[in-house]
Amino acid sequence: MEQVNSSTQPIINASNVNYSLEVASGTLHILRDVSLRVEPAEVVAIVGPSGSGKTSLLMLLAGLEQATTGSVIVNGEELSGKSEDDLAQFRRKTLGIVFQSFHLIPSLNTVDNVGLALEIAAPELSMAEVRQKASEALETVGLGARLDHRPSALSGGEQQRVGLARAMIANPPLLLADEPTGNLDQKTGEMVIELLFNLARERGTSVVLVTHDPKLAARADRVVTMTQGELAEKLDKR
Ligand SMILES: Nc1ncnc2c1ncn2[C@@H]1O[C@H](COP(=O)(O)OP(=O)(O)OP(=O)(O)O)[C@@H](O)[C@H]1O
Repeated sequence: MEQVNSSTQPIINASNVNYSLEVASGTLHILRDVSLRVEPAEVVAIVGPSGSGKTSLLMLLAGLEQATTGSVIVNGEELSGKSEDDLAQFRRKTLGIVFQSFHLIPSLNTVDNVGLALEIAAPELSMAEVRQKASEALETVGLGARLDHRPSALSGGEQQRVGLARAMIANPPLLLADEPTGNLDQKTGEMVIELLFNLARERGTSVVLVTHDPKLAARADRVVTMTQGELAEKLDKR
């Protein structure tokens, strides 16, 4: 977890991306000619109205959906046209993802929720090593006293800190976060954001986050706005 991403190529280079879906009433154009470049260690916030396509863009960057046309290069890999197996492998080594609704496994305690992500990313590790590293990751997010708790026994803020430990445990070069504070009260949200930024800055992790929270967006290096499927630079603070 100590290693810092030292590559100089952009972590994300999406060019002229269109994403559309065929629905009963015709073609739904969700993203139109979207281009986005993100440098290593850069934090970019995507803001914009509900339904404008923010989550869809995140899904394309995660290789969970495929662009209809255009190129999506993440960590030097072109995602368009990759097989499901190759995409799964890409996700394991490149990405951490934090969701609004945490997506923890209810039957597993916190150590195993975090450990599972590491087990998948680094199958060569023994179970003892996985549990040790998961415990350390939970200590890093202030949950060293909650190792044996199941998600239902944790507050929302604690669950999101488990989500963060899980997303970061394999030290991915890129963290994607979809409304990471959307289900939290303001104070708890601020604490989670502080942690997310500290972890990312410490490790040189690039972050792309979708948010409705202006305070959170203001902390990013760069803010881009999605409007009806089109992306525009809002404010360049670099
Ligand atoms: N699988 C799908 N089938 C039909 N429509 C879809 C699908 N996925 C996305 N859409 C539509 O595409 C548009 C963009 O959705 P998306 O979730 O990316 O927006 P968003 O900006 O993230 O919205 P929010 O801020 O409300 O989460 C919306 O109109 C949505 O209804």
